[in-house]
Amino acid sequence: MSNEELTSTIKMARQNGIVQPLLTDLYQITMAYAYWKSGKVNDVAVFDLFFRTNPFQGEFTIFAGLEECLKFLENFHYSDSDIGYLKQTLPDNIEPEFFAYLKDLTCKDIKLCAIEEGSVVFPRVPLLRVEGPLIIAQLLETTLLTLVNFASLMATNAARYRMVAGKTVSLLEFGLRRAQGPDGGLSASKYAYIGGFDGTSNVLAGKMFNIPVRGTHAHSFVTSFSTLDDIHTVTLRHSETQAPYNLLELSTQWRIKVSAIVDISPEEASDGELAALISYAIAFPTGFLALVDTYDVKRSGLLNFCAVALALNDCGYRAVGIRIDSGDLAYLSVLARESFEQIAEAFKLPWFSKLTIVASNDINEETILSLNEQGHKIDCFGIGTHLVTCQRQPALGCVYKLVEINGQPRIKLSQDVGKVTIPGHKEAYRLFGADGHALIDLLQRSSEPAPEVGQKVLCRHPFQESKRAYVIPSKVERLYKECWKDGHVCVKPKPLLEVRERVQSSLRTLRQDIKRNLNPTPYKVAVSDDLYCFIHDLWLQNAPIGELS
Ligand SMILES: Nc1ncnc2c1ncn2[C@@H]1O[C@H](COP(=O)(O)OP(=O)(O)OP(=O)(O)O)[C@@H](O)[C@H]1O
Ligand SMILES: O=P(O)(O)OC[C@H]1O[C@H](OP(=O)(O)OP(=O)(O)O)[C@H](O)[C@@H]1O
Ligand SMILES: O=C(O)c1cccnc1
Ligand SMILES: [Mg+2]
Repeated sequence: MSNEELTSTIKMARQNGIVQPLLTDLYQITMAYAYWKSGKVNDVAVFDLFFRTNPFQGEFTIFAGLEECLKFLENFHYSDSDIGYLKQTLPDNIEPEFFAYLKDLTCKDIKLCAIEEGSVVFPRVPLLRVEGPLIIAQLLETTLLTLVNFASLMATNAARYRMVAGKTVSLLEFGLRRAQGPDGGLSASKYAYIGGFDGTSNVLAGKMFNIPVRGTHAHSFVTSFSTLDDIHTVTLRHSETQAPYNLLELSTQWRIKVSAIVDISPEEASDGELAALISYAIAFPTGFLALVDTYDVKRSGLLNFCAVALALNDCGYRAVGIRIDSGDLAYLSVLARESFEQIAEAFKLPWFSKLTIVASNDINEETILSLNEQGHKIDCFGIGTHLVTCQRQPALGCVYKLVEINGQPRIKLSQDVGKVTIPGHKEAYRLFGADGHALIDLLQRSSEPAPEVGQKVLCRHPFQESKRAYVIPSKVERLYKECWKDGHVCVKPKPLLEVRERVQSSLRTLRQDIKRNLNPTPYKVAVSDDLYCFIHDLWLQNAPIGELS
């Protein structure tokens, strides 16, 4: 397929309605006017979007949000009402021709190159390189940052939860009620899925992004029943014969039999809870997953659940499992698994030992690590607050810096060496070792030839002269792909599932010590010798010489 054919067939999904040109900081628009007024309309700029430190005291970040950036470029256009609002809001001296200029602005002259969404990325390596008319490229800053920062932070957070939970445990995102508002909640669900969660409780996210929606029920469903008389209907038809069964009678009989096996008195168990679970099972006989901690997991919830699950089995249905939302989750999950195993053995129902145990309640990375050490029996974590609010680190610090104007490099100096920008139009390469692991990311000037497999390359720390190494790569990956050019998206948008798979395959290229939770090893980011000299020459040219007196 030719490039034109490809671009004409690329259809982006609908854009989030609040992402629009006025979703920006006022200073972008005031600068646009000042650039315009000072004759910079034809100036051409290069901006890099990058972060300086990995989040969560980790040594890697997952890049996400690119597809939304492309939708933003595609739809960039000031409406009449936007222009009307700006006329009212900006000072009276703004010349009317500027508004006419804004009205016609689009991103057709912008070129955007980016690292593939879902890749592991590192400090200082630009995630996006934006080239084109200075004024337009400047106007994109805040919106691109807001689209990349939270998306990447969330995807990274989710990927970290996936790493500590392991591959076999399922992870559900339950955070909408605690998220930073409706849009924060939707983005959190989307990027948690990309980062490695299996599903969300957020129904709109399920509909919009095709993410599996999952859920159990709340304590209110249990507490709304207080006695067995609260059950409205007790009849359930057998899944195959369609014969009617009285689930209440069956469950009360089973509760007595189960209590003998797990050594808990049936009198201690709550009848209101039993009524709730029977009612829930009648409503969802094929998806019976019950919350068991409303009163007491050991003395009431487990017993009631097992009774109803066995009654359901009489009707030809297999229960799904339980959710525990308070107390010692390791201890209670072990207790629940033991009870399931005893019942499986006693009633010759092997599947009963495999019932799903979901745990929730303020879970974070540390809790999961601690539960792992304790030997829990949890199959699924439902995680809300800590995941979606990124409580451990609530922001990723991506910045957007001018690195070249009209072919001339620009550098931003700082007392803090880590904040000095790397000037010029650059390419980025990932160099891999013989064992398939990523060794180093290398930034070069775009005019330099790409590193080659088997050829020795000198990789230098961008600011510390003595830190350098020769690398002979076994594989070289060019990190930037052209994603937007001549007014068109030029990469095919990937289904979320593919981006989610990309996260895992990209993480597999990282050595374990870079990914570990405690004191991980930093991944190396280097510059070529040529770029090193270029940075330092420009630094000297721009740093004023002080005078001591
Ligand atoms: N075995 C465990 N090891 C480490 N942390 C745990 C373990 N079990 C539970 N936790 C965590 O400990 C915290 C317990 O929360 P909290 O003190 O509010 O108790 P609770 O069980 O929710 O009490 P309540 O019954 O009042 O709801 C939660 O963050 C939970 O994820
Ligand atoms: O704890 P999180 O990680 O945020 O996960 C979501 C929480 O939301 C639900 O109840 P909610 O917290 O609203 O009420 P509860 O604490 O009384 O169960 C659920 O039972 C979890 O506890
Ligand atoms: O479905 C659940 O169990 C759920 C959903 C949201 C928040 N807490 C729990
Ligand atoms: Mg809670």
